[in-house]
Amino acid sequence: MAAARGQRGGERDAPSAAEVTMPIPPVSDTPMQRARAIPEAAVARLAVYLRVLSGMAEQGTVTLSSEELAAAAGVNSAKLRKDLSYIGSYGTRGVGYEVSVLVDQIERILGLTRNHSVAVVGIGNLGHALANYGGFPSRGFPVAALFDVDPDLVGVPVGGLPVSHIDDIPRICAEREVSIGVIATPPAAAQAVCDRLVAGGVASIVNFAPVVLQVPDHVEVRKVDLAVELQILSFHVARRADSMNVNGTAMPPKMNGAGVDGVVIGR
Ligand SMILES: NC(=O)c1ccc[n+]([C@@H]2O[C@H](COP(=O)([O-])OP(=O)(O)OC[C@H]3O[C@@H](n4cnc5c(N)ncnc54)[C@H](O)[C@@H]3O)[C@@H](O)[C@H]2O)c1
Repeated sequence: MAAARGQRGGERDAPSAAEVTMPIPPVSDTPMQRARAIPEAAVARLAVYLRVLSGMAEQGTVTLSSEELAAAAGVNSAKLRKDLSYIGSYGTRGVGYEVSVLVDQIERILGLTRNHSVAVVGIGNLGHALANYGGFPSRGFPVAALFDVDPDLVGVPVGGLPVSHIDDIPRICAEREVSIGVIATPPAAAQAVCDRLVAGGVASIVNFAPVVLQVPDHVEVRKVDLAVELQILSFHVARRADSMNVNGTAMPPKMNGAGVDGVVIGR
């Protein structure tokens, strides 16, 4: 069991909340000081910009304008410029942003200059999909361990990695320096799994199980709930239909792929 359970604001939902306005730090601040002042929703968009920029860098793009990057990321360019100002990146008039410089800056702010090993617990439908997904290692998140309680699964390789028993979570996570734990178990098992991960030194947890986890202060939990995203989409569809009924005209279309706060969903 986790010794000191605080809730540190409990779990943080994946991007959806309104942005908290924080002061834009002066350019002289360190990346760490800057990172503390960035609103949660902007952090999520920075990750989206990074994915877009990395793709562009692979295709040989050297510079690009804020409008081009904004369009590719599915946000408006004013929001993009504001987001990039949080990391002290203002671009050059007439030139735009240098792709490689921007990639470096965002990676530093997001703490991606080193790999973060991931453990997935609960290798059912979701756990199998996560373990087999090749996109994590290439973005700095190698999957280093898989755990389940089912004796039929223990020892079986999934995505090239054998599944270990949950009793070994603390030892294996410590040995393999796992820093992120992904919980994909039924809800009733999630808290005990979380406690084991914390005992193994894991301080960042992504929780797919529909349950609120209690964790010590130093542990960060992100809750992922696709149903919530679907409900948000449903809200927008209903609001658009409402507006059409009232005005007899459609609201202007939202940019493809942009969620409530401009965060791209499902890409
Ligand atoms: N957040 C989302 O958007 C989302 C989407 C799909 C599923 N889920 C949730 O993810 C979880 C997994 O869903 P699924 O469809 O993969 O379920 P599943 O039943 O296919 O798999 C669950 C796995 O957890 C294992 N397990 C059970 N108790 C365990 C324990 N104590 N320790 C370790 N492993 C244990 C089972 O053996 C099984 O392999 C559920 O809680 C589900 O509600 C969330």
